Amino acid sequence: MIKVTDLHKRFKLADPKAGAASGSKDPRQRGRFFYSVEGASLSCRPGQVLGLIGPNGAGKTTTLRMISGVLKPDQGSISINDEDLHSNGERVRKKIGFLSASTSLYERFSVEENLRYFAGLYGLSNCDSNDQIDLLCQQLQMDSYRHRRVMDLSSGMKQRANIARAVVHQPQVIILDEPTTGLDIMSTEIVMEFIRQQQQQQVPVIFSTHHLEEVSLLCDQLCVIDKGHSAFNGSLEEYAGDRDAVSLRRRFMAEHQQLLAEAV
Ligand SMILES: Nc1ncnc2c1ncn2[C@@H]1O[C@H](COP(=O)(O)OP(=O)(O)OP(=O)(O)O)[C@@H](O)[C@H]1O
Repeated sequence: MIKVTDLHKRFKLADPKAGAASGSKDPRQRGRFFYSVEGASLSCRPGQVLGLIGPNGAGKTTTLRMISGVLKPDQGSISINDEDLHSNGERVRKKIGFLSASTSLYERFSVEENLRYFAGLYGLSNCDSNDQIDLLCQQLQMDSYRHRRVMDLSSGMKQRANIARAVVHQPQVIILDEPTTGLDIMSTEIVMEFIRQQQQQQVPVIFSTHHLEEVSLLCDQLCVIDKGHSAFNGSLEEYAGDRDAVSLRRRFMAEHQQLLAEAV
């Protein structure tokens, strides 16, 4: 179970005048700080998949980085299976599998060598590593290229290997920041099927995306982040009356008309 309550995070701006001079209207820029997240809350239980959506710059990545323990919140609390992330630091962080845009692999190593290396860092025995790597190669359909060097792979193949790296230590919860960005239809389907398998294993999964079709096909729960706070938490049906992508898009667009107006 992932429980996140009222997260806040601000960043000190290198040049506070730059935003004002460019006519930036974001009310989150105040004085010398940018208040990136101001009140994000959500929860995700075993067997649930939660989709995190919101406009560009809303604060999704910042929120996910805090939940995964990469970034310390200024305020708020995060618990993983009833253990507070910040009072129990390293031990709780090991329960989390986190994929971000900066998750990377050693380019000169093969996929399997990378996974073995990261499994070792987490203290998995050789036997557990072998089993886990075999399982991940099968689930993410990487058997045909597990012995190839990462530098020779396509971006879709690399992304599947990045996901495997993020979960090689058998985490109790999984957090994926835009796992399907840039992937083709087949790779997207493989990643979506992987998420479904985690759900069946009762592993809570949170993932951010800009693709409402993925939310409609995969998620039970939805969190909409808007200008740094969670504007909606609940089921897809509560959000849009139905769980199909067209209904989700209609509600989302209705609530973000202003952004469209500003962009014109
Ligand atoms: N280190 C930082 N210093 C200053 N501002 C930051 C920093 N990190 C993030 N921000 C700002 O916080 C806001 C939220 O960023 P974040 O990356 O969390 O958004 P996002 O919802 O993931 O966006 P996208 O959908 O474009 O990936 C943005 O306006 C961003 O410029």
